[in-house]
Amino acid sequence: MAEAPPRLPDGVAPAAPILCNEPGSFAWGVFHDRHPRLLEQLCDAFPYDADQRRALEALLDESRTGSVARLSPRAHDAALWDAWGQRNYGRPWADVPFLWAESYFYRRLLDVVGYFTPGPWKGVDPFAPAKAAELASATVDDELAALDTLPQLANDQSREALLASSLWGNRADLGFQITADAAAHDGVDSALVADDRARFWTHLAESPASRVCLVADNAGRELLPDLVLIDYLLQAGLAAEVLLQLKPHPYYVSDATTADTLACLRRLTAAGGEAARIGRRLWAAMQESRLMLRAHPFACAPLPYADMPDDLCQDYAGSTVTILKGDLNYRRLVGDLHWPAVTPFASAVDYFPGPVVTLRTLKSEAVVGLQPSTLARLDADVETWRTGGTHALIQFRQ
Ligand SMILES: O=P(O)(O)OC[C@H]1O[C@](O)(CO)[C@@H](O)[C@@H]1O
Repeated sequence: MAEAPPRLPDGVAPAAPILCNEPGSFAWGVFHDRHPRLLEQLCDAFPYDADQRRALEALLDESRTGSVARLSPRAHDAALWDAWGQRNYGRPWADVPFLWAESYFYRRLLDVVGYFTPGPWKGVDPFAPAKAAELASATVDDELAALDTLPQLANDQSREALLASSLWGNRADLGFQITADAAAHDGVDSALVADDRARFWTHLAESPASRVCLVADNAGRELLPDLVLIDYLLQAGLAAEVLLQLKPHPYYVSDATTADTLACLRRLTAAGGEAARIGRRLWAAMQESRLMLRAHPFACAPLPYADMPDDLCQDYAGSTVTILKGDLNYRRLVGDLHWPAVTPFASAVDYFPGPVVTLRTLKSEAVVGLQPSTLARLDADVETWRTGGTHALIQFRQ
């Protein structure tokens, strides 16, 4: 399945997949700069034994200079990964698509630390310490306290504030922060490079309230504002029910699992004030099945959404809109290809089975849907606009 030519509408030229074989490229840096630091952080956070540390080192070496080895045939998901990666095993990591390679790196990492193996490390999330520290932080206290101003805002002010929080919450991504320049986060002139929010709100307002699907990205400081947005959609009658899609296991450092979602709900309810009211409403919405969780294996697949299985296709086709959060979901939506950035968004996502809106801060190279003038200005003014997390987009297709 991997590397099947992307399905493109008439008139849209195929673009090549992004690989990680070009020294100095963003994708190359993920394997050569970010992953070594990530593994150092893990070894600081856990007393892994010598075998585990050797295996981590071996994974790093293999992924930087070696060929892609298969999962053990005893792995519970060996058959899935055989299907997802048959063209890639035995090839140099650098020559397989970046989207596939980065995802497989996280799957192999879980193997090395024993996450799936019967034994004492089974089920121990290697990213839990970082996620827990973020959730307990004073920054989160402040962000939750700020919710107390919400009831004083007019409806259109609240909805814009909540959409913006969910969008920019995507910048608080623990994996990205491993190598992101702190200066790139603070005090910069953050900007939207595409902004379809008016069309998104109009679509929601004009659709009979039914199901909205939100495909989550990171836990903690991103998932909290996502949950607040979900509460708003339910309260405002813009959604009768919400399907929240999560990861079935730890992934890309801070991606949200069910356990992370429950931790966020508890954080909200324990905060007092408006945050607690929101948390209690969401708790009740879950009990009444108006907020439903899903953790489909495809959420951690190394593939573009164009290859989604039928049951997910039905989820999206049956929703008023699917809200796709974050950079990786965007890469999967458009196929992580070297698109000309002015390719119309609607053409690139033509295959998607229902209305879709993407809320993403830009942390990697793939992008479509820009106006030529916007692209020219960004290329002239900001060297790292595609990858620095300083820019964001809201793109909608009905
Ligand atoms: O959490 P997000 O927004 O999906 O970001 C994940 C992104 O982080 C990276 O792992 C490194 O920036 C990208 O390769 C990936 O797309």
